[in-house]
Amino acid sequence: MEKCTNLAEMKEWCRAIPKIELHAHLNGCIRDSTLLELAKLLGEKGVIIFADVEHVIRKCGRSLTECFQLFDLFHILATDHETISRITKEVVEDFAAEEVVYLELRTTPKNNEAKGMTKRSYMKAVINGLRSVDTVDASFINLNGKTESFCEPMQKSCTTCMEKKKIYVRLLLSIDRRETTAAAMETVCLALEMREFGVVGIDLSGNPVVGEWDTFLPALKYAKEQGLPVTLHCGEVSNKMEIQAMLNFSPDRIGHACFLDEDDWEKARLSQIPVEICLTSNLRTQRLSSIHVHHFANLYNANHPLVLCTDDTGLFSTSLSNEYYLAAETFGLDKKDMLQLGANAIEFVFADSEVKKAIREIFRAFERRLTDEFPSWKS
Ligand SMILES: CNc1ncnc2c1ncn2[C@@H]1O[C@H](COP(=O)(O)O)[C@@H](O)[C@H]1O
Ligand SMILES: [Zn+2]
Repeated sequence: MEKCTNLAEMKEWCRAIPKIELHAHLNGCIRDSTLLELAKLLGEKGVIIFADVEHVIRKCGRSLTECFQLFDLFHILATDHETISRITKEVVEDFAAEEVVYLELRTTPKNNEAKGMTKRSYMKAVINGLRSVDTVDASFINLNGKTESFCEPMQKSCTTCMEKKKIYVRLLLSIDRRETTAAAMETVCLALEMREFGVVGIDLSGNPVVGEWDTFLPALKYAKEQGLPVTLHCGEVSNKMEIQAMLNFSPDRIGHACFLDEDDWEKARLSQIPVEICLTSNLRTQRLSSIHVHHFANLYNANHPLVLCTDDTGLFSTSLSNEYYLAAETFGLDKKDMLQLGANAIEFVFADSEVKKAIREIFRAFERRLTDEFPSWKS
């Protein structure tokens, strides 16, 4: 009985503490309700057969291959600019609702001639989505290159902004592993161009069994030369040569890292590369036999830099609070550990030092409030 209470308390704690999300794919985080609504509309227009799609969207537990088939479907459902703006707005609001105070949202800019879409216009639609967020107070950088800041918190007269949840949002542009060197380079150039609009880095993602490292290397090198941080999906499947090449590249962060051998870990340890841990994603895509053998435990015990992330909240029906709870419950971490784990992630964000300072203050304010209300909460 006591354990139940403790678990319920821990669940509530994981929801309530401020959190940082560094690995979330826009199209993997679409709400199921939005996907079904979009599918219904396309069904009515005869573009798809709704009954077939409904079954795919509602399915639980997918293999990695099925996930990538589903992404192709998501991209059919969410192709026009308006839909991209809508899902961006919803995803930001969903993260803010569960106390995510800094979100690095990644997405793959897409060309789609039939929809009159270029990578640049796709990104403009994402920015428009950020601009349209109104149920929470989102801070990003707007199209004029000015920082879109929160309402002045001391403005006591403005009660709505005092009550709204606040979230910093920054963007990573993803290179899809199906892309050519030229397409990858186009994405890096776009990211550099859009730095003033909140783009803070580059990600390499997509089906891990597709594409060759050498194809993306020139673009990733260029990003690095230009001072644009890079995070790589690394070792999501077993591929020794690629994992070694990726670690030799010295990325600023890596995601997943499920199939690193001891010598790879040694290298990652030496360079202290932060690891984006996606527990549910790894479990659902059968990257490991059980959560109890997840490399989180070893990394955590060795004090290796790591951050808990969701990967795809929609696809895997999860949330960042849920990922925190899963880690706490599985690896026996307490409230203080979880808050500290969240705060550690501040050092791995790609945003500038001003933003880091602001997030540090959010964590400090949370601790101060707690200490005032429950002086013994840490013991
Ligand atoms: C499950 N693990 C994963 N491994 C690798 N890539 C993944 C992924 N989950 C998502 N993506 C990448 O993100 C895209 C969807 O968001 P965007 O269209 O970019 O917003 C997918 O098409 C894939 O390229
Ligand atoms: Zn991912």
